[in-house]
Amino acid sequence: MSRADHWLLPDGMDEVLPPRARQIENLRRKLLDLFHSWGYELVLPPKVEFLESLLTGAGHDLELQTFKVTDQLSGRMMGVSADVTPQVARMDAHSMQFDGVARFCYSAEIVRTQPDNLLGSRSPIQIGAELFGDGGADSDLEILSLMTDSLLLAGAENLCLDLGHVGIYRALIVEAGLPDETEAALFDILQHKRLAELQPLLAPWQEQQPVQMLLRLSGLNGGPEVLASAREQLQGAPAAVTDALQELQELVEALQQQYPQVNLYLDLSELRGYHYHTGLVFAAYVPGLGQALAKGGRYDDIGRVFGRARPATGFSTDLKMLASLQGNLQARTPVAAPAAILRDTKGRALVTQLREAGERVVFIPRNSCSSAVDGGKSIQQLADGSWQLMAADKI
Ligand SMILES: N[C@@H](Cc1c[nH]c[nH+]1)C(=O)O
Repeated sequence: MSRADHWLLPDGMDEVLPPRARQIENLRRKLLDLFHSWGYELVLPPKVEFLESLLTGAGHDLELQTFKVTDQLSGRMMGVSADVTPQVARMDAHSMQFDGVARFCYSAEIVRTQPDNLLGSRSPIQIGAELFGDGGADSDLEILSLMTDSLLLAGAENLCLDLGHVGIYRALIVEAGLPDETEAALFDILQHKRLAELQPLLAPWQEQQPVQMLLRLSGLNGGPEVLASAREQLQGAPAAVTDALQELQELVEALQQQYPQVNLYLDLSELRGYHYHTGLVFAAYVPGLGQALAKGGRYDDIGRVFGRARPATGFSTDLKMLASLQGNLQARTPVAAPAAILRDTKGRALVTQLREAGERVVFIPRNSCSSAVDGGKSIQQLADGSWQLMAADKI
């Protein structure tokens, strides 16, 4: 074993050092306070669960992303959480059993077998909010607004929201009645945007109207004007498609009014995420980041397997990535105090008073070579035994 083997961390499993760790923690507190002020209740999901409860209803992608271990106690397979959203859905459906609208938020370290994309981490801190019990556009707008406020609070600039609607694709797929393998291949192609493969795959069915519409979907992306061309190009589609386009139109208008500084982009072939999304899907981007800053969408009925099908919508983001958008934290330079001050009642009182006023006071051990923190103030003991706070230039 070489020396490096002792300190090498697995790819994408990163440790966070000062001052970044503090910055992340500050942001976590701010965001959880924001969620609280919107009425979202904090939940703490377990890090590890039995695979069945972790993955039920969540789809194949999430299963691939999940680290698996055997439980020594029960002999059953457990998975380490790779996405908190289905865990919160289980809490809503099974543990809380609350009727009416329920709002939950969380911040939890998760791990993934593979990063989401080339630049992604395998150990993000997922922070987010989920709303259960309402299937309407009002709740989608609430979640989109909360996400946007969160990102703006974190300092995101030149934000772009990318909106899609899985309901359009799903309705056309039902109508088209393609064989299962073709349907799976189509989902994969659209999800990974390998659009050149689309035409050859669907060629045998291209006379059918729903298949023609599926082919047109990949071209329906761009600014909000895309919705008008979609209405034209998808004329005669099932009602679910028209409803989805109408919801998108309403959301676009509401967002334009609320956030004139945010760019909106529509992509009607967007099939984000882990297969559990059923309606509106969205992601937020900032220039230069190369990956989505936050993601979310509607995922109705995921709780059915836990005994209660409920409408659901939510978003999540990676706290580490979000904090990396901020400049370096300017930490307050600590005040240096001789460690002997801890043995003196008046001295201790002074330290407490300073800390309560927001100062950071560090003790300098007797034999330490440094007597002050660079550029900071210090506490010194005068000849009469009293303690005094000295400005940096007096040291
Ligand atoms: N958990 C989803 C995003 C989401 C939250 N709520 C609904 N969708 C993801 O990581 O892609």
